[in-house]
Amino acid sequence: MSTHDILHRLSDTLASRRNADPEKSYTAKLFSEGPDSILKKIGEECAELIMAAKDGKKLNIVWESTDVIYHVLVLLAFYGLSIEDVSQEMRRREGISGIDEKAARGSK
Ligand SMILES: N=c1c2ncn([C@@H]3O[C@H](COP(=O)(O)OP(=O)(O)OP(=O)(O)O)[C@@H](O)[C@H]3O)c2ncn1[C@@H]1O[C@H](COP(=O)(O)O)[C@@H](O)[C@H]1O
Repeated sequence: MSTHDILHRLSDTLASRRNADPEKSYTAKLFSEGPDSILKKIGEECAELIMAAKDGKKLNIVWESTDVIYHVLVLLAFYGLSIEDVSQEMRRREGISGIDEKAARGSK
């Protein structure tokens, strides 16, 4: 399965958890708790990713990155968005250097 496929499948699964039982689905539990709870988890997972990166342990960096990405996908789903919306924005930015984009911003 390609990266594209797994991200889309996961996005679809998360969207399908909208009306699921919070006792049976961790995603549904986060949805039921609301955005503050999802944001708190994103903050925690980002902090864990930073610590893993500081330790330089590749496997831990992969684990923590996966946690961050999963929780960001949950946040997107909470707002009726998905990886497709992020993918569209990535496509829009493709080929535009961050250095050039920042310089263009400064001249406005
Ligand atoms: N990719 C994930 C995924 N990554 C991380 N997690 C959960 O995110 C939580 C991370 O929290 P922590 O590591 O901080 O663990 P914790 O301290 O027990 O968590 P809290 O009690 O503090 O919330 C754990 O419960 C993990 O199991 C995930 N839960 C679900 N998925 C995917 O989402 C799908 C739907 O999951 P459900 O909604 O649970 O059916 C699954 O099939 C998976 O594909």
